[in-house]
Amino acid sequence: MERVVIVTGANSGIGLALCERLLTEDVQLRLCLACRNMQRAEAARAALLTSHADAHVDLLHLDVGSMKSVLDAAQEVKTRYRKVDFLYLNAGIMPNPQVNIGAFFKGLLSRNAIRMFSTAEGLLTQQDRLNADGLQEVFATNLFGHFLLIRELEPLLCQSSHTSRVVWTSSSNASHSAFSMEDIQHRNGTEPYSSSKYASDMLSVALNRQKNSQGLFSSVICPGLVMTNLTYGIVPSFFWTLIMPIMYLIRVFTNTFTISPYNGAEALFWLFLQKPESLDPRAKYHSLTSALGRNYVQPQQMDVDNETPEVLFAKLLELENFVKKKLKSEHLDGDAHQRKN
Ligand SMILES: NC(=O)C1=CN([C@@H]2O[C@H](COP(=O)(O)OP(=O)(O)OC[C@H]3O[C@@H](n4cnc5c(N)ncnc54)[C@H](OP(=O)(O)O)[C@@H]3O)[C@@H](O)[C@H]2O)C=CC1
Ligand SMILES: CC(C)CCC[C@@H](C)[C@H]1CC[C@H]2C3=C(CC[C@]12C)[C@@]1(C)CCC(=O)C[C@@H]1CC3
Repeated sequence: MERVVIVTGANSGIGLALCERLLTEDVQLRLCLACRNMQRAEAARAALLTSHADAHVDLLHLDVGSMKSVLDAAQEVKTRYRKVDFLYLNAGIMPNPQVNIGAFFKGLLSRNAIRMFSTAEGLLTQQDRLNADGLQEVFATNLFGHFLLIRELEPLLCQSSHTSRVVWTSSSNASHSAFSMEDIQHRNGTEPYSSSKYASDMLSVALNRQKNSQGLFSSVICPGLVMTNLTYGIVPSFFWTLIMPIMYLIRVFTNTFTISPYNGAEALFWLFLQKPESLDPRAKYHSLTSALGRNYVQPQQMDVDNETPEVLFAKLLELENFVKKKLKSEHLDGDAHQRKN
């Protein structure tokens, strides 16, 4: 039977590069591009079909930052497919990023310069906002919408007869210190991106603990520093072009500057080829590119303890209940309002 692969945020950057690589590997796949903007999704589909004319590429409307959209999209998936083999949780945002120039120059002269280039630790802050569901937008998009999607698709992902995989596009910028269990949405800080990515690392560990026995396996990757719309939001593309020789020079010292979306998708693609039982549930798989341009994947243990992932999982379940109740009552209010008029 053909394998069903869903990729969120598939219309650009690392997600689109992954789709291209997956179809090159297996043109028989049923590949589903889950995107919030259908025009961009159509364009991505057309681009994929140019190089893989016989491919089966479906489109799914999914705004992973809107809980109603996630529930509707999951319903649609359940009517279209009988199983999901791979669910790539790749959509992500970093709104209003600010680079701390002072910290950058200080870091440049320190012993931690290489680490700073690979993790951006202490360099980046963002300004987040509330979305229409009353959730912090970065948390909702990068983590909670994906959590809800997994929960809704459990009947297709947790089947004892075969294994399914979820793969999180996390980041080396995920940071324990940016995350607080008392403020999982990061309402009060200035590093919502680091916090959401650290939460996804923990959630993956919790999912493995709870769902491996039901045939669901979760993995985490970091694509390295890649030139995409996300990074063009941090520093304009013309500036990246100007400093590209410096970027290639830095690559000699840190192989985390993967730069192209194709290279960045290496770990996502590599995981597609692995047997889930052979993977380490506590590892983050890094896409790396050597100074000579060779792509490879290296696992690194995540900074996650044994208990905290379960606490986060329980908190997310609580929030799921709350959000679903709220959506239901809004729906009933809407119906009552319509009957009145
Ligand atoms: N670039 C980098 O250096 C790194 C990126 N990452 C992660 O890689 C992932 C992919 O990002 P990247 O390719 O770089 O950047 P892009 O901005 O090119 O891709 C992000 C994708 O996510 C989609 N997306 C954003 N918000 C939503 C939403 N609410 N619902 C559905 N789709 C959404 C975007 O759609 P649209 O076109 O409509 O905006 C786009 O397709 C992200 O999770 C990011 O955090 C991690 C480490 C480094
Ligand atoms: C001379 C140049 C290379 C100067 C660039 C400085 C910074 C803008 C970048 C240094 C490390 C980068 C980095 C990211 C963004 C751009 C930097 C801060 C990310 C945070 C992008 C998104 C991620 O998920 C991880 C990246 C880590 C490294």
